[in-house]
Amino acid sequence: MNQILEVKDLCKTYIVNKRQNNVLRNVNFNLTQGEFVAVMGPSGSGKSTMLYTVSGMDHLTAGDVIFNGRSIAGFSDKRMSEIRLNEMGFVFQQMHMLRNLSIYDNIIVSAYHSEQGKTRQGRTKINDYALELMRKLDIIDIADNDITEVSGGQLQRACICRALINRPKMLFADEPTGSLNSKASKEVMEEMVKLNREGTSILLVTHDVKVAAKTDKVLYIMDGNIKGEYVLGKYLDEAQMKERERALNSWLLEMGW
Ligand SMILES: Nc1ncnc2c1ncn2[C@@H]1O[C@H](COP(=O)(O)OP(=O)(O)OP(=O)(O)O)[C@@H](O)[C@H]1O
Repeated sequence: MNQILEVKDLCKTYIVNKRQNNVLRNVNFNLTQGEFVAVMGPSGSGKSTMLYTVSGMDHLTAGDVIFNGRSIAGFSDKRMSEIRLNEMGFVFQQMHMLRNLSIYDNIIVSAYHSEQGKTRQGRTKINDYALELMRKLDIIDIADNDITEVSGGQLQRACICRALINRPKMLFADEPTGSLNSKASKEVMEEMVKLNREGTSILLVTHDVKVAAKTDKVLYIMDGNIKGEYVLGKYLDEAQMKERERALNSWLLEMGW
């Protein structure tokens, strides 16, 4: 099977005030192309650090990360930012939208800096794709709105459009529903499930069992190490949710959640 992400003996140590904090200790896992994987675990266990390290936003201390067939461990910051721009998409709890731009402009701005954005023809394609994504995620009506003129759910769906504008091979999401109410959270998750069904691989950090229950597999991280994984299989429809949540909850309890 094709692995989009291979994480091998990944270690990450922060040194703060001369004190060493071994946040990730020999983390190993693979993510197969098209897989949707959630990362759960107690606060401070290293979930976000893992997401940032495997996506090259932060440097690893030891081990290796193979993304889309090549080791990114030794890549320069410049090479890594090109890979992030062209092959990875990011959705965060803090949405980091630019205040002086409309929703539409926020979605296209990074793509204008990509390879495709260098030509006029490329920029036309980006504009068309932004509209297509906005239609798909049902935010086309707010394209020209200011970011302060939309709901939290709409803003997060705009962030997903922004993350997808460069047609990434993989999406990294850190608590994408963390600041949303339950209705908006459900809408955002439905979009993520759809994207995954269309082939996007996703690695998502969450505290929310309802969110994790829609993914294929949950990794449980504790003290910087993966303590276990729970395979849920593909989420098909709402009718499965109660059973998936129940099963996941009882596994999480066993893990010490
Ligand atoms: N940039 C940094 N510099 C120094 N220490 C850091 C840095 N980022 C994270 N840490 C430390 O790494 C540890 C793990 O933090 P991390 O944010 O990865 O945990 P988490 O599991 O995502 O937590 P939460 O669920 O609360 O978001 C914590 O002890 C934190 O203080």
